[in-house]
Amino acid sequence: MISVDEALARVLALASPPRLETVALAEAQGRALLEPAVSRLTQPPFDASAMDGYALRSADLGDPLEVIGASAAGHPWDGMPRPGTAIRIFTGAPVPAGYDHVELQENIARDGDRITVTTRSRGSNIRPRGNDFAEGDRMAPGCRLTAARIGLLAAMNVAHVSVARRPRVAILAGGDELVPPGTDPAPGQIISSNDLAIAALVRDAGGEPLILPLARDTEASLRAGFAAAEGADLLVTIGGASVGDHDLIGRIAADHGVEQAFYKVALRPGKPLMAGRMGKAAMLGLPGNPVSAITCAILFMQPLIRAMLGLEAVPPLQQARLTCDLPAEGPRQHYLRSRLTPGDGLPGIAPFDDQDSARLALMAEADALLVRPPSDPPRRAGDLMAFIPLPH
Ligand SMILES: Nc1nc2c(c(=O)[nH]1)N[C@H]1C(S)=C(S)[C@@H](COP(=O)(O)OP(=O)(O)OC[C@H]3O[C@@H](n4cnc5c(N)ncnc54)[C@H](O)[C@@H]3O)O[C@H]1N2
Ligand code: MOO
Repeated sequence: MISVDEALARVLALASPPRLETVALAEAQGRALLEPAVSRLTQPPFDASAMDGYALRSADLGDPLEVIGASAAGHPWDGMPRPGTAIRIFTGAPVPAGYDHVELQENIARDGDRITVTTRSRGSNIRPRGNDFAEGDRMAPGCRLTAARIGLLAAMNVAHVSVARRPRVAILAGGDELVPPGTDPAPGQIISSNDLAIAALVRDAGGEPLILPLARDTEASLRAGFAAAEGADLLVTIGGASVGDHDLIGRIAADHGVEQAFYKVALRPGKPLMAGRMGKAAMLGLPGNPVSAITCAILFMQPLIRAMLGLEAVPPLQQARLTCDLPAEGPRQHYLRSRLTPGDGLPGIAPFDDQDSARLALMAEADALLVRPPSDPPRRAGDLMAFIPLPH
């Protein structure tokens, strides 16, 4: 058995380098920008009013002024400026040359075409041309395309960006007991849940899942599943990874030329985890117990997908304070399904009493996976502990 860190390093070494594609901004969310994006515009493109009010000359502020025109967003005023005058103006409209101050309409007394400033605001209420960004400004590659960055690129008139193609992830769940959701299970059968949960985790990490038909516990069925994964960047199998008579994944993988990077990790839940290279693709064999499958997918599959996308593979662990005592740990690194509570500064964390790796209902309720290293000594309430937040 190898350590979790060693297993993670070997999994990440299976990542194919990001494959560049050019996509419309609407397709880019959550992906890494892989080539610099260069602004084609200056923003704002003109000195713009920040308020609804009147543009005037600050030298004229004490005097009654004559309103000689209007400038609205999309409808600039193109008259000749003169001392002693003001221009009705609206937020986002170009401030006509010759005027250097916008006064809020709340601070104006108006009588016909005459206005007087009753209160003077402190600033000019003008956003100078280019105060947000300028033509030629670059967004550096490597950053994740968040909502604000997508908005910024759109404002820069960059309609397409270079990102990594979403890794195609084939998901192969197997077992004679499994039938799809929405069907009536016969005696001895259960509903297959892992494939859908893992597909959701693939999508969360930025990959494109393809759920293959459920495999039976026969070599022929599993071989057909492996063949159907042709063309995927990653094949994720679920179940059949352990030592039972029907656990065939290791053998089928070897027959398909999988060069095994490892099998078995000092990890709880998820000891029977395997990974390897299968031609140009990577292969990850997750254990069948639903909590083990989800935990291993969070620990290994999602980092692998993020690495293929050029994103930060492993988000940093977070810290919380234990709210209960815990006994010493065994030799495997343990990820305990836990509840977070608001704390003074750091949150509080308490693992559930039951850590059965088949109890999906508890996994669904958990806020976090508390991380306990191998042979962690007994812990006391108040101790600082690391955790992985679970999506809500
Ligand atoms: N003698 C030993 N037995 C087991 C060991 C061991 O070391 N020695 N390891 C245990 C551990 S730990 C795990 S985890 C499981 C994993 O085994 P497999 O990967 O071979 O998984 P299966 O046997 O196929 O299934 C386990 C369990 O999960 C259910 N399952 C499987 N696939 C799905 C699915 N798609 N949706 C819902 N549920 C699924 C399956 O019905 C089983 O109940 O092995 C232990 N045994
Ligand atoms: O390690 Mo297994 O993954 O507990 O259920």
